[in-house]
Amino acid sequence: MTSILSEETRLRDEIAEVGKSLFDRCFTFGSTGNISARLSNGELLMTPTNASMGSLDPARLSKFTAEGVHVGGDKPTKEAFLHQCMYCARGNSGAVVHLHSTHAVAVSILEGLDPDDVLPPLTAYYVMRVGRLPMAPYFPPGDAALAEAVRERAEHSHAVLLANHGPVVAGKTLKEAQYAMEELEETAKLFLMLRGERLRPLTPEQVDALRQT
Ligand SMILES: O=C(O)[C@@H](O)C(=O)COP(=O)(O)O
Ligand SMILES: [Zn+2]
Repeated sequence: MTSILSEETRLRDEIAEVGKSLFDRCFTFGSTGNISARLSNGELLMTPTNASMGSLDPARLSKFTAEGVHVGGDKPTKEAFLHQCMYCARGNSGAVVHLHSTHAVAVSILEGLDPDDVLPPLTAYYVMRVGRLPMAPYFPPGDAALAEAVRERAEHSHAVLLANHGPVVAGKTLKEAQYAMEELEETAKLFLMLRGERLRPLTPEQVDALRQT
């Protein structure tokens, strides 16, 4: 009991800290984005709806039972079901982050990209942190159909881009999800900077070698 309580306190503080760090560095704006983390007993902590990532109150985070019932804190993010679908598809995940990071959102609006993997393997670090980035078709924020479309894709990738919206990433820990999200955003920025240039992305052999490490 004591250790679950201290785990919860630590995770509450970490969600607020990561939210502030992402917000302060302009990875998301206004009250966009949401973060969740899973306790070892299966309970979930989530950011409330309409909350700014820059000023989260650890004590007011929404809390869900392992069965998905909202039992405490403020009214949860409208993407609660999307977060639950990510945990469902990726059993070993401990955290999920969704942001409206500008360059990833820009990529989510481009026509003609491969919806099974929208960004090329530009660098080794991208391959190691993100890997593949499938795109889910557009549905309004909070729509159950959006969560379902993400769940299908999350079975094969821990990062998914929501069309005309933004990225969602799961990680074993919140730090892992945060770092993958930051790498995704920086790679989206590089991709946009390099559009129109002749590219030399990693070869399939180079990508395979990184996936085996
Ligand atoms: O884009 C949206 O409206 C949501 O996906 C979002 O980012 C913020 O919604 P809340 O977490 O309900 O504030
Ligand atoms: Zn959103």
